[in-house]
Amino acid sequence: MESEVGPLQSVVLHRPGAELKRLTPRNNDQLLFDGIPWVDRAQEEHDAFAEVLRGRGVEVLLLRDLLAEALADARARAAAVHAGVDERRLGGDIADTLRSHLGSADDATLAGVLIAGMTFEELPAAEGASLVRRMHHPHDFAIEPLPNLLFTRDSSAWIADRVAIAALAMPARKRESALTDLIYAYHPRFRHASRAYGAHSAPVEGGDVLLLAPGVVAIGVGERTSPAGAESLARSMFADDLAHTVLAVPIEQQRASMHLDTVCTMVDTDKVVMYPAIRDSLRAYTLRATDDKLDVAGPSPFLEAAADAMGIDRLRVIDTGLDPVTAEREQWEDGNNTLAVSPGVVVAYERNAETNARLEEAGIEVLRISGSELGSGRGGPRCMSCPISRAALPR
Ligand SMILES: NC(=O)NCCC[C@H](N)C(=O)O
Repeated sequence: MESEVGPLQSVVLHRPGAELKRLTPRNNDQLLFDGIPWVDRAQEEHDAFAEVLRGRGVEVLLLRDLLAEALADARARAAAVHAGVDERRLGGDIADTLRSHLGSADDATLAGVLIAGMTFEELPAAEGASLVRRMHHPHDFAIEPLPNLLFTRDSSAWIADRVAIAALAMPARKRESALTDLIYAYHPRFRHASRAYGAHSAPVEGGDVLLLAPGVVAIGVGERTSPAGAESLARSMFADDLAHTVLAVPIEQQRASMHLDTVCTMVDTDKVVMYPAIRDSLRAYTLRATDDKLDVAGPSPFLEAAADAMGIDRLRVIDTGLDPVTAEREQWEDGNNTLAVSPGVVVAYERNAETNARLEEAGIEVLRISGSELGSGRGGPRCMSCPISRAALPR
């Protein structure tokens, strides 16, 4: 997969489930949600999203199914149980009991627990006294739930024919990459996929990785992806011949712009939709490999650096011309976080009426989905999708 906009063929989504029912007003901040979603409605919205994609001929793979299928391999099971059971938190006795309980669960049940987590009151019964059980509240998590698995974009990213497993920055999301890692290692469909980068390297999240054109990759550096993460992903892509130019793009370290794709996504081969407030200030360092050595230039204006690397005259920005308050509201609600299904055709949240209208005026087809509940996790259609294959663009 070498672009953001080539006709989308296959994508991994995660239909949200019981893990969202774990969210309470006491834990939602730590679990990176801005509210308490109505789960049934979130599932309906997600089903509609998947249907829009299927309607455009896209193969939709669901992460829960992939995980359960991968767990048929004993090595995947062992890795999943190892990642899920934190002995430092539970103590040796509970950890042993839990490991043997999970080890005997069927694949679908184990996948469910790994995603939805487990509270202390749900732990299997055990003989003997345990201070850990006595002192924890029954609703404390023995295994943390993964409500942000919904945002499949972030825990892995395909670059050309390779998959990069992300090293996620926030504690609430770290275990996600253990699950994607084992899916790609043990699921029959993926186990021969070559890797780019490694989950144990410096933080890089898929929402920061934009495939601007074949061989040209932009990496946002901000709240999630660190400078070291961007540099090591760049080095790994150069070494594997996956990119000739990488643009490292500083973005503000704040929740509203946690990833590059919250402020900018591609809607056509030479067009982006971008939060107007950053249009003139966004800059990029240009990284290239010269004689096997890293060459870093800039920073220079992002749009110029990108057009230069892409070999085009201009990277156009859809002129949303929104007043600053509307622009800020729609950026927060992921108006700039579109998922292209082909050049000039994108999926977007319907609520961002002004941004969508401007996209249409510019000739972009907008496939609207409802995201009133899905959006409470602060992610839009691009965040909720991990494309694994797109048709090549005509050269
Ligand atoms: N690419 C993205 O912007 N993904 C959205 C992730 C939202 C999630 N609640 C998070 O804070 O990580």
